[in-house]
Amino acid sequence: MTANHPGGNRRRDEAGRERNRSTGRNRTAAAPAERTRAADPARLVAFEVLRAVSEKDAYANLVMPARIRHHHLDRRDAGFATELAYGALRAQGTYDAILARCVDRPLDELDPAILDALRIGVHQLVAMRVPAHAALDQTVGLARAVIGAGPSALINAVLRKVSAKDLPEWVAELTEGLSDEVAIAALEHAHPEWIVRSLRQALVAHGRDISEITALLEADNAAPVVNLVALPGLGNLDEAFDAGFTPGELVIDSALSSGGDPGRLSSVREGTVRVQDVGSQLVARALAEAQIKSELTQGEERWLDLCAGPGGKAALLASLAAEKGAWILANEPTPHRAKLVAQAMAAVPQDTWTVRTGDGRDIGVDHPESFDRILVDAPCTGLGALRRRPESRWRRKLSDVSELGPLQRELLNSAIDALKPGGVVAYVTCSPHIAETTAVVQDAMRKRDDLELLDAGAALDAASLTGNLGAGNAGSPVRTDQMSAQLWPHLHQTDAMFLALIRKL
Ligand SMILES: C[S@@+](CC[C@H](N)C(=O)[O-])C[C@H]1O[C@@H](n2cnc3c(N)ncnc32)[C@H](O)[C@@H]1O
Repeated sequence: MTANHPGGNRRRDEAGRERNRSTGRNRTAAAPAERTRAADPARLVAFEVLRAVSEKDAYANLVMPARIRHHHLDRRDAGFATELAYGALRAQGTYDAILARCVDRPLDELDPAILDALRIGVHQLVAMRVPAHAALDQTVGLARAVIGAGPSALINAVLRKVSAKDLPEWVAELTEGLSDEVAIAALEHAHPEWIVRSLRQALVAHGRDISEITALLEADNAAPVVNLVALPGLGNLDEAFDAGFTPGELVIDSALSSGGDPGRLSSVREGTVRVQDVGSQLVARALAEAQIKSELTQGEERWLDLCAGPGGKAALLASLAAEKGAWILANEPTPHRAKLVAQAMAAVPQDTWTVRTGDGRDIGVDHPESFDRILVDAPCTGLGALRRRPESRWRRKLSDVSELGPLQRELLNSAIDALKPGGVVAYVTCSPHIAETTAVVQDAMRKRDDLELLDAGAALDAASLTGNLGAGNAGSPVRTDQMSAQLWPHLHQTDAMFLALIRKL
């Protein structure tokens, strides 16, 4: 059994940083009361992010930039704070299992602020190159400064116990006696068991080998690469390349970077270049190029993005539509998200798009047989984007899958009603869970006899630069009827986007 480092990024060399910051005294021997009393700003930012996530259900990736700005962190400290917070959040389940062995009471009886401080301490000890004395000293100092002097002895004692073993030793201890592969993988790779089970099912359903689960779980724990898209006909990537981005190899007009702040690029601020996962770019382009039966649809093309907020795919689709002389309606029910959609599309000529603020389930009745190409980027659990949302795996519940099912089905049915004969609907999720993907598509196909599935894998290949993504399902011995496609973080370095293309006869 190999133990991964959940959320850890071992390339950073924090040892030098800690040397620069320390007084040079060996602090391991010092009593907690003599240790650091001030909070290191980078650790304070990480702690504040964990507190916002646990207390206010905040999204770490939205809170982090604001806290970094508030504390005026430089680039290096911002990187440290991000790695610390995101790593501690991603691996929370495994870290809590470790802590449960080191605390003399149930974790839910601890003050939640103390628990968050401990999680930050554990991540430094087992997954970052922070020397144990610095991790202990700084975490106790943080707790003393922001929680109070009382808990520092407890935190010190618990983290000392944690530091007695490295991560592989802890995982070996936690998994000792377990025989269930799912339970073991869940602890080794810091995912809830129900998500490990769902991802295994999804791999098998798409004809992949179940052993890929290890690579998939590891990909979820890696820091994601920033992906950019230059809106066709509007943006170019020269400035991004000058800033160190490299050309994306899977899709045209994309660029990648594992560091750096895309917000510093003027093209990003202007909105002609946008941050967007390559998987999202591929599914949008696959829909734009899908084979509609134009002899049936006739005339200038009308496109619809049924679930458009916050507007990432709408912006790319709108610029593709503008290039083809088509028009697009972007629909989003939540008013503030509908505003974000309009902002996202602002760089695209305004006579080519309209935003509708409304429930997508009404579109089929309001606009029957009206659109040539429709994107249903359905609300989903987001299990395919766990890399980007460090806390989400612990917040999501299995019941979310069944709760979303009826809405996903109603949106797809509404889209099919709104589709012209000869037109194509792309049903997309950023979750590979089969209850949200193939099951929804199968139900829609069963309801009507005027639909056909197009080969979504071939459509993705045609939209890609490689022409051979291997995302298709058509050759799968398990589900030859499906014709759907599934992208994977461990294979394509994209979010796990699902795509089915349905054409109306
Ligand atoms: C997966 S997100 C779409 C992401 C978007 N396509 C993008 O690329 O930026 C799903 C969206 O569906 C919206 N939604 C939720 N209920 C809806 C409904 N009844 N009709 C239409 N959209 C809905 C959510 O507000 C959310 O913005």
